[in-house]
Amino acid sequence: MAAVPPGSETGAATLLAGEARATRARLIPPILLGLGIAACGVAQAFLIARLLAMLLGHGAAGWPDLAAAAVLALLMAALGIAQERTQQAAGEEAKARLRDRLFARLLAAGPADERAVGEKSALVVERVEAMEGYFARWIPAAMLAVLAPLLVAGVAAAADPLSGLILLGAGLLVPIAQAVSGIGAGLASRRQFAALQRLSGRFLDRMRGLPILVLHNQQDAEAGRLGAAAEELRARTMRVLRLAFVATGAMELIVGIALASLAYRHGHLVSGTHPAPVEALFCLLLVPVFFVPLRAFAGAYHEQLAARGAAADLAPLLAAPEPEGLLLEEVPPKVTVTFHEVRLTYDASRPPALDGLSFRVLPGETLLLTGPSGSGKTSVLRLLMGFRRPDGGRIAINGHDVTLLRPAELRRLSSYVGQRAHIFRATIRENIRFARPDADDAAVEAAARAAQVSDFAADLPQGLDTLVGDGGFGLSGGQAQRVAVARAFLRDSPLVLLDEPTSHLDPGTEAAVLDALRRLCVGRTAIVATHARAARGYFGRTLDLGAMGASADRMAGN
Ligand SMILES: Nc1ncnc2c1ncn2[C@@H]1O[C@H](COP(=O)(O)OP(=O)(O)OP(=O)(O)O)[C@@H](O)[C@H]1O
Repeated sequence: MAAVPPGSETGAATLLAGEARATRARLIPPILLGLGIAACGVAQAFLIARLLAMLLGHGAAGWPDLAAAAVLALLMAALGIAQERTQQAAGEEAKARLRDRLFARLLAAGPADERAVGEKSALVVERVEAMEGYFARWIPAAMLAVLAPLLVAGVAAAADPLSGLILLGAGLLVPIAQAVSGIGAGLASRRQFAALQRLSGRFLDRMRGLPILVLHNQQDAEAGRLGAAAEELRARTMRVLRLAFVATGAMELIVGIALASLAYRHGHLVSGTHPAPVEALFCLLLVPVFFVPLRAFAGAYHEQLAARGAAADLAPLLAAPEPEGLLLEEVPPKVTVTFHEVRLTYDASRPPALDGLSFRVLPGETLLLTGPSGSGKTSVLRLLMGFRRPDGGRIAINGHDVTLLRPAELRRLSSYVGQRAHIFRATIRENIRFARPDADDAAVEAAARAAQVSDFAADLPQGLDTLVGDGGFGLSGGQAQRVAVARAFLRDSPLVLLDEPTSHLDPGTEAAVLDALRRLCVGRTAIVATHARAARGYFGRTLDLGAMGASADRMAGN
C-alpha cells in the first residue's frame, strides 16, 4: 500500500470507505428502523389530520383514530430507542476496530514512531472518538435523508401533488445549505484538533518534567504558556460552534419556508371552504415528519466533517505498509551477530549516525561499544531490535541477513536492558512476567533471584506481590534496573542488548547490577553500549565507535 501524506483527503476518504464497508451489517438496522419511524409518522399525521378535520366539522373520526395515533407515538418512541442503540453499536464497533488497528501499528513501530506521547494518545483517544459520529449518525442519517423524505413527499403528492412538490423542493435546499455553511467548517474542525493536540502534547510533556519546572521556578511562566495554548483551543472551538449555529439557522429557515408555502397553498382551511380538508391538514402535518430525517442529516453533517478531519490524521498511520519479512522457525539457542559496512542515516541533512561499521560477536562473547555521546552506540542496538533498517551494508545473525526477517521476529532473539527501566503500575511479579507472560511463578521467582530482586523484595510488605509503579510503592533506580535484568533473565534469549544499564546508579548499586548483568551475559551473545568507566565492570572486547570515525580499518575482532 502506498504511503499516505498527513492530512490527505484521499487517504481520509479511503479509510472512511473501508471502515464503512466493514461496518455495513451494523448500519442496515438503524436505516430500516428510521424508515419504520418515518412510515409511522406518516400514518400518525393522517390520523391526526382526520381528528383535526373532525374538530373543524369535516368527516367522522373518533376514539379509534386517537387510540391508533397514541399507539403509533409509543411505537415511534420504541423504534427511536432501538435505532439509537443500533447506531451506537455501529459507532462503538467501528471505534474499537480502529483503536485495535492503531494500537497494533503504534506497538509494532515502537520507538521508530517518533511522535510525542501526547500526540499518540490524542490520535488513539480523541481522533478515534471523533470518528464515532460518522458511523453512528452520519451514514444512517445520510441514507435516511434520501429515502425517508422521498417516502413522505411521495405520500404527500398522492394527497396533493403540489404539496408533494413543495416538500421535495424544500428538501433539496437542505444539502445545498449544509454544503454552503459547511465550507470552512472542515478546516475549522481540523484546526481545532491540531490546537487540542498541541495542548495535550505540551501538557503531558510538562507534567512529566514538573519537578524540573519547579526546580527552575518556571511553573508560572509555563502555566502562562499552557494558558495561551488553551486559549487558542477555546477560540478554535468557538469558531466550530459558530459554524454549526449558522447551519442550524439555515435549516430552520428552510422548514419555515416549507410551512409558509403549504399554509398559503391550503389557506382555504381557515375560511372552512377547502374542498379536501383532511388531505390539506395531512400535508401540513407531514412537514415535521418530512424534516425529521433532514434535521438528523444536518446534525450529523458537522460530525461527518470532524470525522473526515480525524480520518485524514489517522490514515497515514493506518496506511503505512505492514512490516514485511520472514518468520523465525524457532529461536536459535546461540547467535553470531555480524555487522558489515553498516550505514545508518536518520536525517539526510546530517551526517550518518553509523558509517561503514563492521564487527562480529560470537556466542558467549561480550562486545562493549564505547565512544562519546552521539557516536552511534544506541543506534547499533536499535538496528538489532529491528526499530530501524540500515541504509547500507549488511547485518547478519548466524549468517542470515536480518533485513529479511520481520522486525518483530528479530526482537524475539534479544532481551534488552536500557538506561532507566520502565516499571508498570502492577506487582513486581507482574512487572517481571511482562517479559514472558506464559512463565510460571517458579520461573519468575528464579529470574528475580538471579537479578537480586528477591534481596530487596524480601523487605517489601508483600514481597514480589507488592504493587509498584506510578502511585504504588516506589522503587529506587537501582531496584528498577534489577527488575529489568530479571525480565532479561526470564526471557532467556540468546542475544543480550544493554544500553548503559548502570549509567544512573551510584557505585554501590552499580556493582550489584553489574554483577547480575555479568551473569546474564554468560553463554549468550552480548552487546553493551557503555561509557568507558562502566566498561571496566564487564569482561569483553571493546569497540570504540568514537575512535572509528576516519579509520580505514573498521573491522573489530574478525
Ligand atoms: N531519532 C533520531 N532522529 C535523528 N537523529 C538521531 C535520532 N536518534 C539518534 N540520532 C542521531 O544519531 C547519532 C547517534 O545517536 P545514538 O543515540 O546512537 O548515539 P549514542 O552513542 O548512543 O549517544 P549517547 O551515548 O548520548 O546515548 C547522534 O548524532 C544523534 O543525534
